[in-house]
Amino acid sequence: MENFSEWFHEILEKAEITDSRYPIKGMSVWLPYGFQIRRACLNIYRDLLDSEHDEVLFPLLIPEEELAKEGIHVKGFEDEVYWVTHGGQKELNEKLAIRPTSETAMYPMFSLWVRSHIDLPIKQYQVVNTFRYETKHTRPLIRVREITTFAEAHTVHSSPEEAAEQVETGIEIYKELFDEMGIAYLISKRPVWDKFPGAEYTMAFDTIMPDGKTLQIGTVHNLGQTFAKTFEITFENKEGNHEYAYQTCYGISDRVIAAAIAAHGDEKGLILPPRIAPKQITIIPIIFKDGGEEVMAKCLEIKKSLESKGIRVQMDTRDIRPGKKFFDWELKGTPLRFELGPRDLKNNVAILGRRDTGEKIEISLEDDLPSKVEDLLMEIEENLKAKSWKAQEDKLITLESLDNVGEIVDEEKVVKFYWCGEEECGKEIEEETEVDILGINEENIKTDKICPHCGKPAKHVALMAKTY
Ligand SMILES: Nc1ncnc2c1ncn2[C@@H]1O[C@H](COS(=O)(=O)NC(=O)[C@@H](N)CS)[C@@H](O)[C@H]1O
Ligand SMILES: [Mg+2]
Ligand SMILES: [Zn+2]
Repeated sequence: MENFSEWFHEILEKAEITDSRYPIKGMSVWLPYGFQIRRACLNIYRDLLDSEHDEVLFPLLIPEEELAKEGIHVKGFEDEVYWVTHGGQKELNEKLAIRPTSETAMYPMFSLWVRSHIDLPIKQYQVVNTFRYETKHTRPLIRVREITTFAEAHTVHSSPEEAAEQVETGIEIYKELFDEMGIAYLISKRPVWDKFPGAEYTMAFDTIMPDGKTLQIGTVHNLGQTFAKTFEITFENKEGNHEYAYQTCYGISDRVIAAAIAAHGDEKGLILPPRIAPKQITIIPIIFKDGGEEVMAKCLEIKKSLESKGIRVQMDTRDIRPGKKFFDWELKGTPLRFELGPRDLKNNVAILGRRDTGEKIEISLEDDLPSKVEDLLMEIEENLKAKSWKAQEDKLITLESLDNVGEIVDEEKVVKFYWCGEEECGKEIEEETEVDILGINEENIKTDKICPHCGKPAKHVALMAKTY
């Protein structure tokens, strides 16, 4: 784990998550095992969104004139958009953008759909691939050119209060998502110079990766009326007047899977939180020459009893040494392992092994195994989450002065400091320290402290870190 980047690339290959040998930079193949993890993550996401959003699907291609309508937005993406210029042999008379995100695909349609306040609110999401011609160093799952798992939600409201409330809902949804994946996070309001192009403000979730660099794993944007004015999304309000609508959007990507892999992995490989593990327990029959049939029969019986409780079970019956089986499933991060040999059967016991602590627990075959397994899976989920939050706490340091913030972040720390919040001051701080201000973590606090850079009264607690 000394070299996180090396570990990360190796684990994607060895645990058969993705294959980045696809012949286009920044694009990889989801392999079967990785695809199952992705699917489990998306199941959690959809369950959270479906309670008050509708899932939809918009086209991939966006007419240039739509993309170009919102000046700030198109400026923010002009270096990242992929274009389609031909249909077969023919040159298209209008270039088509491949969506880098879907505001300019969706909002012309919202304009058609929204007439009156009774058409509001709209709360929709889609899980699609988006494309961004990233010029910085690409990394699988972390900074890709095809964002294969781009889950974007877009909402339309009849008041600024309701839009602001929806931003809070988006934040709560992401908290719940990251909690279920056991990922610790920091929430901050991005500085004005780093917000989403076209947004009024951006709330961001960052997680501290094992190398001390932060990764933005989710963002929630209050779009105000900017896009409504650009795309004519107006509604007749209760008083019969026409108003521009108020909007939000919030998105996550493949990065949440990268964060779960990074937060919980160790030298042996993946450690998957039970909710996203393709298989939650691996049954390993220890077979010698004799007594094999009884052991297999017992293991099958146990597999069925666990499956009947909805536990995702697999049995490794390959004709190889048990040690190799242990190695394989430790690498793939299966949370629990169940071993049963002929002697255990005779003594009516078995061994349960935890992947997160390495602990081996002897159990009686008379025990209620399904509920024992369910309890252990809960313990593992809580343990992984607690470890992730503890690791984050250990990496946070509050500084009164920014004189040596560069060295501190080089020691893989994330810095909290009291800040005035002024744009000019913030830009000077980033310029001089060459360290990014993630944003405001605690807004408008009571303090008599002064800003370490400009000496003005501090108003907020802000974060600084090296970032991906
Ligand atoms: N090149 C990339 N590779 C992987 N994930 C990315 C990449 N670019 C952005 N993301 C992720 O996608 C999330 C949403 O992207 S965004 O630009 O911040 N926001 C939007 O596009 C809004 N339309 C909300 S969906 C980011 O928070 C980040 O976690
Ligand atoms: Mg970007
Ligand atoms: Zn200042």
